[in-house]
This record gives sequence, structure tokens and C-alpha cells, in this order.
Amino acid sequence: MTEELPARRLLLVHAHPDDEVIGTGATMAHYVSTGAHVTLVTCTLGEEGEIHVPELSRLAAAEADQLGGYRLVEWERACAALGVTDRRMLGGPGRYRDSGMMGLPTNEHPRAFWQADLDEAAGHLVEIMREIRPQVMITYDENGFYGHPDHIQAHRVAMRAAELADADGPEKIYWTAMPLSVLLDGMEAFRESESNPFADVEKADDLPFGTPDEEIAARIDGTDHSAKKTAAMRAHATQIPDNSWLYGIAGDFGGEFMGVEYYTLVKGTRGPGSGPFGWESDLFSGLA
Ligand SMILES: CC(=O)N[C@H]1[C@@H](O[C@@H]2[C@H](O)[C@H](O)[C@@H](O)[C@H](O)[C@H]2O)O[C@H](CO)[C@@H](O)[C@@H]1O
Ligand SMILES: [Zn+2]
Repeated sequence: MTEELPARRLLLVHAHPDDEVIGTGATMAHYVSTGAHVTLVTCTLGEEGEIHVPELSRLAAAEADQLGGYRLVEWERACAALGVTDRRMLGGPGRYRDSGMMGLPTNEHPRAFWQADLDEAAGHLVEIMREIRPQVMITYDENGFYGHPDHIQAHRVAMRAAELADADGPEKIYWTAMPLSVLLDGMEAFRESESNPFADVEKADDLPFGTPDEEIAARIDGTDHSAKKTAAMRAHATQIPDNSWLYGIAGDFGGEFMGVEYYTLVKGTRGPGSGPFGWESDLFSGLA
């Protein structure tokens, strides 16, 4: 199978529809544009999400419980905007359910991803790894970037699958990250903004994310694809309202913030880099 695929193959493992664009949308669009094969695996349908489109409010889990099916369509539209055609739901659509925020009763739902058997869930991902044999994989750190149970579980499943897949698994593994310098700049830039996501945050240490710049391994500049990322965000209208601070970044700060994404490297050899910390500009650099 891989002989029919492009030479460079990137696998991303995300928890809900919308995570792919928020954290890695510019990276995905960038590598699609370079001819790499980009495979997105999303682990749940996002059934427990909020609904920021009033006319769709009855789709909520506590009412018609149809949000998952609707977010599947949003997800497909967002992937189309990014140019990503190989998109998979782990175990098939509906196999694992959105667990809700940490500590909620929805964490106990029998199909909640948080309750998934690790090796069974990882087995579904191993099958995909054996099919596409990705050189590079992106997922979250052990805290799921911000502590959501599905993000933590996505990390665990992705890392377990990479172990089980052996030679078919990725040679390099990256975790999404936000450099502290960028976080602090963002907090300063938003200080006077109406939709300030950091309004209740006194200092960066109060946030569940933020990585010392010297621990960042890669800075992927996808600013040429910022418009695609914004279009993909618009596809996730139930999750990202028109007044979201995320659009504020795009509007007030241009592509720099929206189109640049950062990663730590947790497996593999770091390729040549630049700047004070030698950040890579290509996730496929340093491959054997
Ligand atoms: C980006 C992300 O992971 N979103 C998740 C998250 O959404 C949060 C949730 O709705 C919370 O209640 C809100 O206060 C918060 O602003 C949202 O980011 O959790 C949802 C439920 O598990 C999930 O569907 C959504 O994709
Ligand atoms: Zn998520």
C-alpha cells in the first residue's frame, strides 16, 4: 500500500472534531501543499460539545443527542478547507464517545473514550499505521495539552500504538506545544481586547500549557495557509463562534499567530534548525 503513497507521510491523532484545525491546521495545510500524505485520525465525534449556533441547540447531548453526527460534517468540511482527504474516526464513526470535561458524569458513559481499553483503541490505530507507515506522528503531551480526558486518552492511545506498531510506526513523534514567549506575547496583545481569553489569568504559570522556548523542537510556518485555517475554523461553527478570540488572532495579529504552530520532539532525531534554540522548520528533517 505505501508504495502507492507519497514518500512523506504524516499522521495526526486528535480527540475531537475542531482540534485538528485549532492546534495543527496550518501544519496540515502546509504539508498537503508540499505533496506529503496527511492522515488525520480523530477519536470521538464531539457529542458532548457546546453549541454556538442557536438554531442547532436542540442537537445537544441532553436533547436530541445529534451533535456528534453534525460535527462529523463540520469535520469533513474543515478537512476539505485544509486539503486533507485521508481522515478517519478511530474504530469508525461512533465507536468512541466524547467523554465531556474532566470529572463530569459523562466520563463514565460506557462508550466514553476515557473508558476505552487502551490496547483495543491502540489496535485500531496500529492498523492505520501498518497501512500508511507514517514517518512522522503528531499528538498531544501526556496532559493532553490542557487536561481534557479525551486529549489525555488520545495521547495514551497514540503513544501505545506507536509502540505496538514497531517498524510500521513513526520514526519521529511530536507533541503540540505553545512556547512561553508566544503565550506571554499573546497575553500582552490581548490585554485590551474585548474577547480576551486570558482575562482571568494572572500569570502564564496559571495555564495548563506553555513550554519553555528551549524545550520547543519545531516551528512550522504555515502562514501561507492562514486563510485555509480560518476557513476550516469557520467550518466548526458549533464549536468556534464568530466572536471567538481565535478570530481575533487572525484579525488583529495576522497570519503570524494563526499560521505558525509549535511542537516538542519526543521520539526521533532532531534535524537542522535555526534561531536561538535551533528550532526545526520541517518535521521530516533528520529522518534516517
Ligand atoms: C478544543 C476542545 O478540545 N474542545 C472540546 C471541549 O470543549 C470545551 C467544553 O465545551 C467546555 O464546556 C467549554 O467551557 C470550553 O470552552 C470548550 O472548549 O470539550 C467538549 C466536551 O468534551 C468537546 O466536545 C470539545 O470538542
Ligand atoms: Zn478537543
